[in-house]
Formats: sequence, structure tokens, C-alpha cells
Amino acid sequence: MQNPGRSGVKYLSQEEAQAIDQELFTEYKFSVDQLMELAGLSCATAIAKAYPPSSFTKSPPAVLIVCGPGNNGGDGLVCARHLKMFGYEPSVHYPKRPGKALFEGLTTQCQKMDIPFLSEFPSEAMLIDELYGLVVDAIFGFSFKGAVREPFSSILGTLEQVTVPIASIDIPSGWDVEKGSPDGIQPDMLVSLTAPKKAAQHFAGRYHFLGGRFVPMALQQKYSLNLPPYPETDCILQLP
Ligand SMILES: NC(=O)C1=CN([C@@H]2O[C@H](COP(=O)(O)OP(=O)(O)OC[C@H]3O[C@@H](n4cnc5c(N)ncnc54)[C@H](O)[C@@H]3O)[C@@H](O)[C@H]2O)[C@H](O)CC1
Ligand SMILES: [K+]
Repeated sequence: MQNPGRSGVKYLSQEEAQAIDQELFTEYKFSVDQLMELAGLSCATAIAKAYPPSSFTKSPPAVLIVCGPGNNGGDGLVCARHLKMFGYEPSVHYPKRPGKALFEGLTTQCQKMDIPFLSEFPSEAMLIDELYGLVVDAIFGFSFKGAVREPFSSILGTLEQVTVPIASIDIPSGWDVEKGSPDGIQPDMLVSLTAPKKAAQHFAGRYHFLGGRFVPMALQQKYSLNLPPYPETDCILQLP
């Protein structure tokens, strides 16, 4: 059944998001690193559009990127690398690292670009507000389920109190993928990848972007995604 949002675009259930993801890999033969690169680049591009370095009150424009244990965290690492290329000063916190070559490679790339990895998460929201102009939430994506486990419950508790804007990749972390979470973090930006998930209907921040311009038309049609056209060669588009 279609579930069109304000722009006519379909909002996906958790099951649909995972099915499309699987089909991209098994039927369409994309590799995870290919799509992750495009996803992370989309997020960095959306950030650069909404929060250009000149809009930061401090120079250099410092960004804290919090990465989780799955592919959403991988998108965060790619995003950090592109933000550095775009002139930002990213720092990464990556407390639960999967022992897989893909993530180890992305971590090394960041380290070799002098992106610091913080071993401790700043315990006070005030400290984050002082040191950074933006937080990127790359903790959980569409596979999140149940109550948040440590260390991410403490991290999200702190992020609920920060006053600098939060940019969430794909889903605001800690939110139920379909129902959202009124008490959770309230990001200022959401970059929905492939298509927005149902939780995005509860997003109340200023910037909602669609990114991940990699879904072949046949797959878009199969799932009735009804995606608006991306402008020219852009990898992102802003949703109303
Ligand atoms: N097709 C696309 O659009 C693409 C999207 N990408 C990104 O990938 C994520 C989905 O990645 P996945 O690895 O399936 O899952 P998550 O990152 O959401 O997290 C899984 C990870 O988290 C752990 N976990 C789950 N629930 C909890 C909990 N309650 N507490 C603590 N930990 C939890 C779980 O054990 C796993 O370790 C998608 O959203 C996009 O961001 C791809 O990059 C490209 C294709
Ligand atoms: K997220």
C-alpha cells in the first residue's frame, strides 16, 4: 500500500527498507562499500549545503561525528572523510567497531587524514556545545530495534541535551524506525537514504534531505517509491 508523505514520496516500513537494501545487493549486485560511499557523500553534501563553514560561529568549523556498530556508522565514517575534504574539522567517536575489513579500511582512511578518534565521549552536553558547531548522528539506521543498549543509551542521553544542531543519517538514532520517539533526540537535519522511513513523518527539524541517488528505476517502481526528481547531477534533494 502506498503511504505518500507531503512530497508524494513513499515512507518505508522497516521491513521494506531492509528488503530494498537486500535487493540492491543480491539482485542488482551492488557492493556495500559502493552504496556506503554514495550515502556518506550525500550526507556530507547536505551538511555543506545547510551548514556551510561560514555559518559556524568558530573557525575552523568543528563537527563531532558519532558512529554506531552497523552500516549507519560506516556512512558516518565516509561522511567524516568528505567533510574533511570540504574544509570542516571532523572528530569521530566510534566506541563499538565491527571487526570487518570494510570498517577497518574506512577508519584507517580517516586516521590518515588526521581526523581524530575520541576514545571517550564528552560526558557533558555543555562541553559538546563549546567544542563543536554540529553533531552528526550516525549511530543507528533502519535495523535498530528495541531499547537502546550501552554505551549508546548514555551517548543519546547526552545528545538529547546539546543545543548545537544534530544532523541524523537515515533515522534519528534511538527512534523507533516506524513510530519515531517524542522523547528522543530532536535533530535539526535528517538525511533519508533511498527513501524516507515512516519515522521521518515525526521529524520536526529544519532540513529534510533525500540522498543516496543509487536506486535503479525498476526497483523504485517495484516498491512504488515515487521519488521526486533529483536536480541535474545533484546527489541530494531537499524535501518539503
Ligand atoms: N539501501 C540503503 O539505503 C543503504 C543504507 N546504508 C546504511 O545502512 C543502514 C542500515 O545498516 P545496518 O547495518 O543494517 O544497521 P544499523 O546501522 O541500523 O545498525 C545495526 C547495528 O546496531 C545494533 N543495534 C540494533 N538495535 C540496537 C539497540 N537497541 N541497542 C544497541 N545496538 C543495537 C545491531 O546489533 C547492529 O550492530 C541504513 O540505515 C543506512 O544508514 C548503507 O550504507 C548503504 C545502503
Ligand atoms: K542515525
